Amino acid sequence: MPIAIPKQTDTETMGDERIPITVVTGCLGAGKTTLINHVLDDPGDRSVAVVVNDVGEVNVDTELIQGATDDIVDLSNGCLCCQLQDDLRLTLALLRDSREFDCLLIEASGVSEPIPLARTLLGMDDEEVDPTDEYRLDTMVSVVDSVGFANAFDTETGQLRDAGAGSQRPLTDVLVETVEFCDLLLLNKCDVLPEDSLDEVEALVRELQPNAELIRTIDAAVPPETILETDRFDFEEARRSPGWKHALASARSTDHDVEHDHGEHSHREHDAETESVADRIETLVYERERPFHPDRLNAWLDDWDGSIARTKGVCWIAGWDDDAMGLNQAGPSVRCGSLGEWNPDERTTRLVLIGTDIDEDSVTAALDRCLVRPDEGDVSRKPERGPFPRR
Ligand SMILES: Nc1nc2c(ncn2[C@@H]2O[C@H](COP(=O)(O)OP(=O)(O)OP(=O)(O)O)[C@@H](O)[C@H]2O)c(=O)[nH]1
Repeated sequence: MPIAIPKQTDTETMGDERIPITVVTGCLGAGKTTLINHVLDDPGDRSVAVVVNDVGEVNVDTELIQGATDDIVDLSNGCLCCQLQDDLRLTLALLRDSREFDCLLIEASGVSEPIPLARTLLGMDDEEVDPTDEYRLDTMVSVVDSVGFANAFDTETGQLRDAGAGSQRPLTDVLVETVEFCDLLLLNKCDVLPEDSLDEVEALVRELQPNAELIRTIDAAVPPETILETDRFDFEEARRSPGWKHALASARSTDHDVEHDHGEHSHREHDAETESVADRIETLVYERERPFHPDRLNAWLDDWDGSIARTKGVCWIAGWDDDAMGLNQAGPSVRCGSLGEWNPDERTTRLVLIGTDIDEDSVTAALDRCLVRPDEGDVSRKPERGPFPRR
């Protein structure tokens, strides 16, 4: 593992003297290495150390980070969010013990999930080596390949296609997660798409992630202070920021435009800011206090409605009555499994569906047909070989 010797500089800073970490996430080919190269090219008066992660045996990105092959730590052959957590903790400790530098940049592999990685960096794994003794997580940057996003997100059908056939996890999952969990979004490769396509991509990205600052870039060219020492990151804020959480919170607090339907309600949200550029992208909140029939829900999940790009939420499913069943869909990847036991007062299905031209009535009716009917008797016995969990 080649470890670099970054330039020696004065590390005295005001207040918190721990080293700020900037994590760069994004799908394969989004422009993460390009961003890091750009920043290393002219980092101002900071010295920057870099950890680069690649899932393959050979870390191509280490080679590609220009003129800095001696200034980076190479963590290859595994993913920082799962197999290499221990290596990452130890690498950070070793780096800090042996070198002087002002900032640390971590390039996550194109398949790394951001939340487990952030948890490791925040010392939330309860391991002996705690990165927060010496480091603080400063910025989570998500580089979005606007061309790849436009290709993955079929604007005709509104569906996110799986760009990663054959991979362990569909890449659309990672694509959506890196957009949802970040505090800065670089919408990159803006030189390739026409303005109207960029507007569509930006509108969907905004629907998934309404909080983070969004900057359109070409060659990920941003001044170093945009991603280094920004003091932006807040774990709880980042966890709250996905668009589906906003929609859910808003549906709970808004009464005046809720449509009532047999004593229950569904609610469609319009975001005034995005409406002008992409008024076809919509968010539907579905809430019911009756359980789903497991087979009908499963059949509906198998035959996913093409207009829905993203769904997140919790379901009450007959037979799994004690379990709050989390539903997580991104494009063709549909997972559903227990999140733990229900709080008895809160056993209600709550789903947020985001997509293009969603036909609210037909989606709501289709979901309603999956509910247990009053004449069906007791279906609350968990079948021995039921359809859940779906992975
Ligand atoms: N046209 C165009 N190409 C870009 C832009 N940014 C990066 N590229 C190119 O896209 C390709 C992938 O860029 P990288 O920076 O290697 O992407 P990455 O996210 O590090 O890729 P992985 O390490 O494979 O995940 C390279 O050929 C870059 O030159 C851009 O804004 N416009």
